[in-house]
Amino acid sequence: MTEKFTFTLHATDGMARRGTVSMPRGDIRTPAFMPVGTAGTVKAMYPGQVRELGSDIILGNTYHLMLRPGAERVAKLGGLHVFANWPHPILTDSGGFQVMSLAQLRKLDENGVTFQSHIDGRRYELTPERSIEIQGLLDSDIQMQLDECVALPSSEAEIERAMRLSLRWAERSKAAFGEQPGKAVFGIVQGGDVPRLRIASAEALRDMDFKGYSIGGLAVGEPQHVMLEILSITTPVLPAEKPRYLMGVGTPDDILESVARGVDMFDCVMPTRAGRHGLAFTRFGKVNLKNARHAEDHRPLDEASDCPASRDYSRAYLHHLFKANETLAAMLLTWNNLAYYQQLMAGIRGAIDERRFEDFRLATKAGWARGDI
Ligand SMILES: CCCSCc1cc(N)cc2c(=O)[nH]c(N)nc12
Repeated sequence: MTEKFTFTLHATDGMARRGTVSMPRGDIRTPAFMPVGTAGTVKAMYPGQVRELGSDIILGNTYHLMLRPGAERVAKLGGLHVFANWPHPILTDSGGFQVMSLAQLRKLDENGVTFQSHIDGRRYELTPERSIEIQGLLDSDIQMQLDECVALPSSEAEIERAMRLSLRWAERSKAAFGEQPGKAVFGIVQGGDVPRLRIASAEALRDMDFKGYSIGGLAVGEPQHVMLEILSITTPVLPAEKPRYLMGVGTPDDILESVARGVDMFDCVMPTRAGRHGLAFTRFGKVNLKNARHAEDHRPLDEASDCPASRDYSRAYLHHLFKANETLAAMLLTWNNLAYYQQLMAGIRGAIDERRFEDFRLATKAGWARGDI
């Protein structure tokens, strides 16, 4: 058990990296997928199930938790790990991204963002200092600086304004975080789809000596090739000895291609949200169980899977559950999808360990291309 936050790089295969992030609440095997537990729960899953599937860390959301039940209340109840019964590492976002996408009547200026809650209309202010304070009240292990993420496409001037504001907020976030040996605050690279701005942001954050680096401002509507081009420009500028977290990404293919460009950590609502809407991720691609073709299909979703969604039920039954809008539908497919994502990550880690990542990448994509039988 370590009292400090450290990152150890065990192996590389091309730009793909195999590492371990160690902190007092446990280790994170990288490349890692982090299930999103927005309001303190990975929807439709028990924490123990999430853990058994191979998740070393989950995400929580400052924006949602500050509005309900409130950061001070979570602190009074022992912090997010006790409150949500997840004794392992938790990463929290800083809230600014969610304010811009969810809150009403929001105003952003040099000091931070003010907004009205989408729940009850109350007014709040989120500054770099208050965001770090809230993440501390949640007892978050890996905290994010407050940043401003602009949607793409945007003008170069707008992207540069937001990137430079985010750099000033990075300084303030890091100062507010101070020295907390077993925890970390990450700087967030911004700069949209403009190479010179991405490089400037990454260089400036590198010089601020964060314990880890997030790559933000992507997975905001741009084509995959743009995201991958930006990654290829950005990761080489970041320190090799620090973890790199690509925010909000992504599909299994996004993850494979981003690992190949030097990314270590991922989060995305895709497996959990898609599962609740009937979309299954499998080794042979995506399967939409709401499709009528499954109505009388007695076969399992994937005969090679030991997940209850395949082990215990037919496609016809899963189809029925979704048509009937039954709660069990969301539970089973969320389980399947998280199981698939964590099996993919374990496969990626093993392939890098054995220096066969490129073969693994091509074979995995070929399996998806074969499609559903
Ligand atoms: C719980 C959700 C974590 S990731 C949210 C997210 C997702 C995406 N796509 C981009 C950003 C970003 O640029 N900044 C921040 N703070 N967050 C982002």
